Amino acid sequence: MPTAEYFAKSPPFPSGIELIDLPQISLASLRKNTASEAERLYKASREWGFFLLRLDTGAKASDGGDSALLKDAETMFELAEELFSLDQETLDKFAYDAPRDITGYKAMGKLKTDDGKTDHMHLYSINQDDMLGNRPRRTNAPPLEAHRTEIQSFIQNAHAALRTIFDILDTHLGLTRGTLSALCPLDQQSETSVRLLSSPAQYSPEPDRISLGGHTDIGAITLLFNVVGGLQILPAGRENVAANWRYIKPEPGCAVVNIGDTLVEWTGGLLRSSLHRVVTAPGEQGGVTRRSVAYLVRPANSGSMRRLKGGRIPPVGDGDEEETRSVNEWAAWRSRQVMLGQLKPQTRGGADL
Ligand SMILES: O=C(O)CCC(=O)C(=O)O
Ligand SMILES: [Fe+2]
Repeated sequence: MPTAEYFAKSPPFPSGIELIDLPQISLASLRKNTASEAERLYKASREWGFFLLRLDTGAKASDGGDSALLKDAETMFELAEELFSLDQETLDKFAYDAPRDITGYKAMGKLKTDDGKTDHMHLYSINQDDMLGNRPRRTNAPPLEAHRTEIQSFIQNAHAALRTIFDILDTHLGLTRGTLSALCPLDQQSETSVRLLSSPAQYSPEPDRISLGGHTDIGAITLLFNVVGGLQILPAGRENVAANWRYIKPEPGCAVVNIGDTLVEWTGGLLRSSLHRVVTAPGEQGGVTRRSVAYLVRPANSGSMRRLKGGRIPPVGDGDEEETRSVNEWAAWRSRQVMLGQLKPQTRGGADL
C-alpha cells in the first residue's frame, strides 16, 4: 500500500472492527537473510495464504527496502484515478472478452456475487507481455498508453520483490533456489497482469454489499496495494456466512501478498490460497471511491500444472490423480467450471490454523 501521506487523503479505517491480524514481513529483513523473518513468511503462506509485506523499512536500496516500488504503486493509483474518470462510452471501447481474453476493461455490474447480486467494481487488466514487448502491442485506453514507462517500472519492481519471496519459499519447500522464479519469468509469455480496480463511492453505504465476489487467485502469487478497507478473508475451515468473514486493515508502507491456486497445485497443497472478497469499506471509508492495484503473477504459458518434485513436497500418492494439464488448459478449465457454477471457489491447501 502506498505511503502514509497517500493514506492521509482518505478517511481513517475505523477502530473496533474485527480484523485478521496478518503478520507483517519486512522485505529489508528478507533481503538480509534474516532466518526468523523467512520462517514467518513460510508459516503465513501455509496458515493464511496471506501476509503484509513491509516495503518502507530500509528505504535506501542498499538497506533492502523498496521505496521505489511504493512510489510506483502510488503512480498506479493516480493512473487508476485518471483511467476510471473516463466516460463510460470510452471505457467500453476497451471491454474485455472473457473468458477467452481477460485483458481490458470489465464494466461494473458484469459479475455475479456470492449473494446473487452484481459486483460494484470497475476493473482493468493490463497484460504484462504487452507492456514488456513480449508480444505484439495492443491498444489500451489512452491514459495507459501514455504511461507505459511507469507501468513497466511498476512491473519490474513488483516482480523483483516477488522474486525475493519465491527464493524464500524455494528454500523452505526444499527446492533448488530459483525454481519458482524460473517458472514465472518476465521474458516469456504468460497471462501475468497489472489490474487496476475502482469501486465508486456509495452515497448511503450498504455495509454488507459485496463489491467483488469471493474468489481465490488462479495464478502463482499476487502483490496487492490498497488504501481504503473492504478486503476480507474467510478464515480456513469456516463456513461461508457473512459473520465469519474478516477484514484486512490496509497498512501504510505495506503491500498485501497472497498465494494463488497454482502454488497450491505445484506444492501438493503445502501452501494455502485463501478465499477473499471485497465489500463496502467500513465506516466513513464507505463514502469514498475505493481504488486498488494488483500485480497478479501467472506462470509462463509454456509451463505445466504438475506437482513439483523434491524437498518437502509430498509425492503424488497411489490414490491421487496427477495434474498433467498445461497452464493454459488448466486455467481455461477452471474458469469454465467457475462460470458454469460447477466449482465453487474455496480456500485450498495449507496447514491447520
Ligand atoms: O481490491 C482488492 O483489494 C482485492 C482485489 C482482488 O482480490 C483481485 O483483483 O484479485
Ligand atoms: Fe484476488
